[in-house]
Amino acid sequence: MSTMDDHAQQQGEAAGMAAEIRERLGSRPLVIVGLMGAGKSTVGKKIASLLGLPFFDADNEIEAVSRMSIPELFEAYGETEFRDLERRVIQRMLEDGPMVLATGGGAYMNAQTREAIAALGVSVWLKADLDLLMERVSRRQNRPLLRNANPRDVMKKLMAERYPIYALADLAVTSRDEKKEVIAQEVLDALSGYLGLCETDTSGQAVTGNIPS
Ligand SMILES: Nc1ncnc2c1ncn2[C@@H]1O[C@H](COP(=O)(O)OP(=O)(O)OP(=O)(O)O)[C@@H](O)[C@H]1O
Ligand SMILES: O=C(O)C1=C[C@@H](O)[C@@H](O)[C@H](O)C1
Ligand SMILES: [Mg+2]
Repeated sequence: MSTMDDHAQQQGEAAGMAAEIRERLGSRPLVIVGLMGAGKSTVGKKIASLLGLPFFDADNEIEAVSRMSIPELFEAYGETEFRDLERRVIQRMLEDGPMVLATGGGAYMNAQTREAIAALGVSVWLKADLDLLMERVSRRQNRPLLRNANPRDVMKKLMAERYPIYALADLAVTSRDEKKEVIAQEVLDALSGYLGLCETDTSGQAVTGNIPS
């Protein structure tokens, strides 16, 4: 077979796999959780385009409904009020049907938000190590929790507090120094295994991205 035929076949298989995943997800959004800088927005957008689903970012949605930025919300109302607004916005988005939804880093720590995600969606934790997170968050100054003399220590503390909770998500995929396309494909492989579309190994990881015919 020619390279062009190979390419067309791969494209066809990818489209078929996306359609199967969409069908098995039904109305459940794919919800991405994890720390600031893990790649939830970047990888989430890529996953959405591979699946042919809309992408939404809960932080952006909160900013749109409140007409304030996240740092302004923290400043004006404090973290507790912010979490409550975040919970309400995410609850509404979860009821909006199929989509890829990137949540804010702290959203999954709220028990009610977590329960709503478990009831209405399929969750995936994008897990990353400290060095990668610090390198990636250093590019922007829009994270109120890291506006601190020692953001690395804050991030370390957040990892200790949050990783056992993020681990409750349906799936975990390691976000590494790899192209977003590679991480997005690994999420799709893990999701295929979770949805029963391909074989998984004893730890629940997909052993192949192929859907049995
Ligand atoms: N696979 C990747 N390769 C290279 N850069 C990446 C990759 N994934 C994310 N980035 C970059 O890392 C930074 C953080 O990524 P992103 O904004 O997607 O993280 P996030 O998890 O959504 O963070 P937050 O919780 O703060 O919204 C961005 O500058 C993004 O461009
Ligand atoms: O990790 C967190 O608690 C946060 C992450 C961001 O996405 C924002 O939701 C906000 O800065 C809080
Ligand atoms: Mg983001």
